[in-house]
Amino acid sequence: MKRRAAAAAVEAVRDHMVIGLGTGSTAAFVVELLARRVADGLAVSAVATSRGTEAAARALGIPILPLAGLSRIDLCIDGVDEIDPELRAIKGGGGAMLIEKIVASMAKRNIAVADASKRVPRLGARPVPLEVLPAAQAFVAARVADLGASAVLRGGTGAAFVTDAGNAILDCRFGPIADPAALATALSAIPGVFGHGLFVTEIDGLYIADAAGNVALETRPDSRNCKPPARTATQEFSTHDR
Ligand SMILES: O=C[C@H](O)[C@H](O)[C@H](O)COP(=O)(O)O
Repeated sequence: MKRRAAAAAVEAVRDHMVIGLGTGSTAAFVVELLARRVADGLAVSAVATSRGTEAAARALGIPILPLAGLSRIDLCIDGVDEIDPELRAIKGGGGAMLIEKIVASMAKRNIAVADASKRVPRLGARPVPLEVLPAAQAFVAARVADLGASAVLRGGTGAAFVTDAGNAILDCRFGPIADPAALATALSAIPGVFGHGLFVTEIDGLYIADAAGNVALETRPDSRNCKPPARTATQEFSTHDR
């Protein structure tokens, strides 16, 4: 399912685009399938959202640009941990959401790829990850408790998880999130929080695959960058023969 969703998104890539490459097991299929197209002559360059993705992309022959030199790219393709019908998502299961959000925000179009298990009616079944300054972890955890959630340091019982930027992750379990935009604003306002895994407005479109092999494209009508399809906001098509 992840591979089929990734394949549908990679078909949208055109010559001379700069592509944002996400992180995680679904994004790994994007890297693999994009690399095949590059080997077949597609002329693109890419920016990676994590060291792991960068290493995989380089190993497969995708030209990689440094993030620090970019302010605008054409298309970002990335996975999600949860996504609701309004294409709001929780990301960061792999701890990459800070860079992922930067790359998603610089993209003219940001496309999510997911298998059907990622669909939720309401966000919050999974914790929302926060990337925090390690020295601020207790302070941030206390502020998160004020917002009604418990915060757990990722990897805290062993070696703490360290992000690519050298920070810690607090996984914050809010339960069902009634107002993701309000929560995103509150989390961003806590000193010591560099970023969080709530993606409220960043996702323009979603390729979601079901167990039968169908991939549906959904677009957010109020998306910044993605015009809805002419006929309908949801198109069903099969990738069986691709
Ligand atoms: O930090 C990790 C990213 O946000 C991933 O895109 C997300 O966790 C989804 O990963 P996967 O495709 O492995 O389920």
